[in-house]
Amino acid sequence: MTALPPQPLSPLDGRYRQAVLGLGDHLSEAGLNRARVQVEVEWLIYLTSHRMFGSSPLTEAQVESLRALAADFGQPEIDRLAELEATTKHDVKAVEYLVRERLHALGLDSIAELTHFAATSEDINNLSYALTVSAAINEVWLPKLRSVIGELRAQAIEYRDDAMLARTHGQPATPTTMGKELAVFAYRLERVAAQVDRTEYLGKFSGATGTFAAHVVADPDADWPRISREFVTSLGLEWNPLTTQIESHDWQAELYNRVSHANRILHNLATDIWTYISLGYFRQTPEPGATGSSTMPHKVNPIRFENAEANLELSSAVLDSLAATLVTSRLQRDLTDSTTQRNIGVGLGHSLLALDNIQRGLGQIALDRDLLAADLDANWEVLGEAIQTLIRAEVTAGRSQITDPYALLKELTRGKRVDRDGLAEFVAGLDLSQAAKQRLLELTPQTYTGVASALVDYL
Ligand SMILES: O=C(O)C[C@H](Nc1ncnc2c1ncn2[C@@H]1O[C@H](COP(=O)(O)O)[C@@H](O)[C@H]1O)C(=O)O
Repeated sequence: MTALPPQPLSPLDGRYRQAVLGLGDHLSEAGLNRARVQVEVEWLIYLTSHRMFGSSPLTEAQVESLRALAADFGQPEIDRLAELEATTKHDVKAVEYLVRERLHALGLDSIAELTHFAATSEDINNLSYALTVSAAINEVWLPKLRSVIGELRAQAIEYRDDAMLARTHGQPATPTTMGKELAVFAYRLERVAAQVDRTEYLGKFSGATGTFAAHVVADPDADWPRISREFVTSLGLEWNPLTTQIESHDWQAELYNRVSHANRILHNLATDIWTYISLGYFRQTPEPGATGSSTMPHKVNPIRFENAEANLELSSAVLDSLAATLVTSRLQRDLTDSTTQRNIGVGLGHSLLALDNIQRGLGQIALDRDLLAADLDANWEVLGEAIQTLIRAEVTAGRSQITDPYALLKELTRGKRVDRDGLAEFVAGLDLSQAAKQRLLELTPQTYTGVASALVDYL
């Protein structure tokens, strides 16, 4: 057999590529290198604009040309970095050389030694990751989560009054409405989205062991912590003053834990919708031309929700691992984070793919109201709770002498099918006021939903 042409190993770069393209722009190796170039260039601009070490501010045209190295970063720069790294065997050093080449092309060799000045690679890396992860979350992942929440909210409102038999432990239980059940998921997801929104993207910029030692030797009079804070915050990040060589990655652990938490809520949603589909509560609208089963022509399978379930598990496995391991770096630094952080896009990518499938799946289901109604009508025994609770209230108010209403209803309903007539006959024979009896006789499984519909308004 002849070898295939080079193939992507991850399905995220293969069959699912389209769904995760937006993340690749930030969390690929090229996205990281573009951000590294941006940070190196901005540091140069900062140093020269503050006339550090006798340098002069660059002209506007020079600043623009330097910034263009990041803004127009593309295939030629990707290829050149690969060549440089093949020699340096150090990815950040390769970026420094690329910037120096641009300085040379601009006739700015006089400031070449300010490239990567007093910086350790992690000074560049941590700021680059904070920039790229923040862009990936705020421009790609969160908007996708919010559009799924938007769809859930729309369906919660559409189905707010549609009574449905609940199933605690999988067994018939006090009815709810489909809208309220979807609203629960929208509410949970919105909370986590708000937490993700509040993520602090921290950056450090303090040299090889976080002490500004090289900086102080170069200029003992400069207020280096202040300069560091000013530079980090100028990039739109929050400043971390106290670190070893590396930014401690606590913000990353917090973020990935939150995304993983969102994944698990989405997983709960996917498996619940799958179950409602299997109960027939939701009908799936078949896609024209699509095949359900390769052998059973009648089938429409809930593949969107199953795909989401699997991708959410993969995403959380990666993100949990990142959150657990990134917070440890031996002594002043080990390089494990360099390797693991290359997989942030993998973790977020599987989650984004799952969101895409959930969104598409939600667009392909419709509530079967007749089936919901029939199911409720076949389970009148769920009113047992209503009857015993009203009796307790009546006994307490001195309007009934019934002893142990719970046992009474248990006797009537536990493990048994009770129909409308059976319950009506039972209620008629109870020691209850006429008003209480009337309230119970008017109750049906359809109407025994409390304020479920109104709860949707809390969304
Ligand atoms: O500023 C420095 O470089 C200081 C240096 N620490 C390092 N900090 C950051 N990157 C470093 C470091 N060391 C190596 N490398 C380069 O990291 C790359 C690791 O490759 P991979 O495992 O694929 O992620 C790969 O390109 C490595 O060459 C130290 O000695 O403390």
